Amino acid sequence: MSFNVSRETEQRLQLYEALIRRWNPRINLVAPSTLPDLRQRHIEDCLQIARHVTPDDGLWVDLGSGGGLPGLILAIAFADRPTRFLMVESDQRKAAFLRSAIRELDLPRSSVLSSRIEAADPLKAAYISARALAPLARLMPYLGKHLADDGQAWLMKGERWQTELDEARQAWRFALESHDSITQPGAAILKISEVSHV
Ligand SMILES: C[S@@+](CC[C@H](N)C(=O)[O-])C[C@H]1O[C@@H](n2cnc3c(N)ncnc32)[C@H](O)[C@@H]1O
Repeated sequence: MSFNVSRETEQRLQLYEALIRRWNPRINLVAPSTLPDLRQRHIEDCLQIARHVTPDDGLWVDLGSGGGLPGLILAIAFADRPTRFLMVESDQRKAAFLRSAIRELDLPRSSVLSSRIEAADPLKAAYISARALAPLARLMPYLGKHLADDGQAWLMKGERWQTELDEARQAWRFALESHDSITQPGAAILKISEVSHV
């Protein structure tokens, strides 16, 4: 399964793959066991978000970006859009990778905030994404703090996503749109908006 992309996007994705393979022995950006299947397991997985949204000129914040998943992949997919991308990553070595990758990939509208999400001032993001960061109930306070009033979050969730939703709904109200993952059976991509406390 692969997403149709332009030649320029494909070139950037291939360079991104090469950068991950070069840095991964020093910093665990992805689990080494997943490296042989990097394209499908991580890149195509993240590209799924681009099937559902075309961002405008707002700020897109990727929380706990790690090796740039999905933030950097989306910054590549939407390099021709006016959207600004901010990867929030507390691990200094991973933040250094992200800065280096942004330079090499020539993504001038992307930047890195190497801080804990909790320590950042409200970011008023039009879009937020997160993958493999925390259960939904722990992500909701981040959305409450950093999402603009009319913003939308795109969260990549594993097989437990329905249980996570039930837990999150005990303390939060929000609008939900769910999309089945094409790359991981049972997983889902959740679009969350209109976030408020119960
Ligand atoms: C399991 S990794 C997932 C990375 C990436 N999103 C992915 O899908 O491969 C979680 C990442 O979030 C970062 N992280 C965890 N808690 C954080 C926090 N409170 N603030 C900022 N970054 C955080 C970690 O350093 C780590 O790189």
